[in-house]
Amino acid sequence: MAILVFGETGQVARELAVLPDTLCIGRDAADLRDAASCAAAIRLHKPAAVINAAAYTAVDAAETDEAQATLVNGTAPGAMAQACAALGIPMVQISTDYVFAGHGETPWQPDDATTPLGAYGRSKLAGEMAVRDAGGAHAILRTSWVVSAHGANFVKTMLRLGAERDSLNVVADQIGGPTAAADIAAACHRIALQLIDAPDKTGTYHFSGAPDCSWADFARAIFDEAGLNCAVHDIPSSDYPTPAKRPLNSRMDCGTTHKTFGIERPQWQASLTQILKDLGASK
Ligand SMILES: NC(=O)C1=CN([C@@H]2O[C@H](COP(=O)(O)OP(=O)(O)OC[C@H]3O[C@@H](n4cnc5c(N)ncnc54)[C@H](OP(=O)(O)O)[C@@H]3O)[C@@H](O)[C@H]2O)C=CC1
Ligand SMILES: Cc1cn([C@H]2C[C@H](O)[C@@H](COP(=O)(O)OP(=O)(O)O[C@H]3O[C@@H](C)C(=O)[C@@H](O)[C@H]3O)O2)c(=O)[nH]c1=O
Ligand SMILES: [Mg+2]
Repeated sequence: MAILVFGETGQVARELAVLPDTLCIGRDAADLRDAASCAAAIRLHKPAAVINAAAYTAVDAAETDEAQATLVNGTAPGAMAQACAALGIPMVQISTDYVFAGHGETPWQPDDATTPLGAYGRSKLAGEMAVRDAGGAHAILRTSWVVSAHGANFVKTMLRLGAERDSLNVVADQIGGPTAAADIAAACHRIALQLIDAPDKTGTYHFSGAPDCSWADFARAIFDEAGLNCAVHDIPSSDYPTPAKRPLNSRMDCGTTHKTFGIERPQWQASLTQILKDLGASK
């Protein structure tokens, strides 16, 4: 029996598609703006587990489109979780560091208070609560700063800008863990398989690449690895105004993910090397 994956074109979904026994479905089969169609897809396929890798991920656009973001990130995962609970199968819901307010410097624990700063974070938090409320076996896996060779992400933006410019201003006061989509897909897959046999592992977990760094540090690593001559100037977030406010402290303690599932924090440098190789952008 297969693991049903919501998402086909996304960064994480594309990496799940190459893992064993996954069936990925896109918006033509289940549109997350239509929660009932998501529940129906689960009842149709009767999978062994569900991984939801689809989401409204445009952080700034969500500020003026919160109703849609909430339908996709909140209501749809809730309907999926209810369908899973009714069938007695586990669900893995991917969530985000943006559920945290981001004060202080201490890594967030999974049970720390959540206080999103923006609409995207609020919509993802609504999804977390709806999945928990459905009452079935589940893992909510919060990750951060997702990058891959596919789709839109910070690595691809830096490669583009770094080839065009001699220097770039990048925020240095937001600290978190860059995480490769391939590493997230592997973690979700392992967690889904473990939940099938051990539904008591249900809970909320963290998974991000190590070590924590700033976006500016990450940009420097990308330019170094790609052999691009582009100087990175550290700037505060206040010098890079955006519609949505981002958390400054996105550090997440991933200890319970290791203890419960045997999954360690991946080293982002190694994953970055692989991504640049896949893109043909290594120096
Ligand atoms: N990107 C990041 O930096 C981070 C992401 N996350 C979380 O990780 C998960 C995976 O993110 P990522 O792979 O980066 O996402 P992407 O932005 O790469 O892809 C989003 C996916 O969701 C699909 N989708 C969006 N709206 C709908 C809809 N209405 N109906 C059906 N499908 C829809 C998209 O399909 P289509 O192509 O048809 O639009 C696409 O497949 C998400 O839960 C996200 O919140 C967590 C932390 C950081
Ligand atoms: C392009 C650019 C960005 N930045 C900053 C803006 C921002 O604070 C940071 C990263 O930019 P992004 O557009 O990738 O940020 P963003 O889209 O907010 O990334 C987030 O996406 C959602 C989906 C998540 O869940 C989060 O974990 C996080 O990955 O870099 C600069 O400082 N200089 C630049 O030239
Ligand atoms: Mg983005």
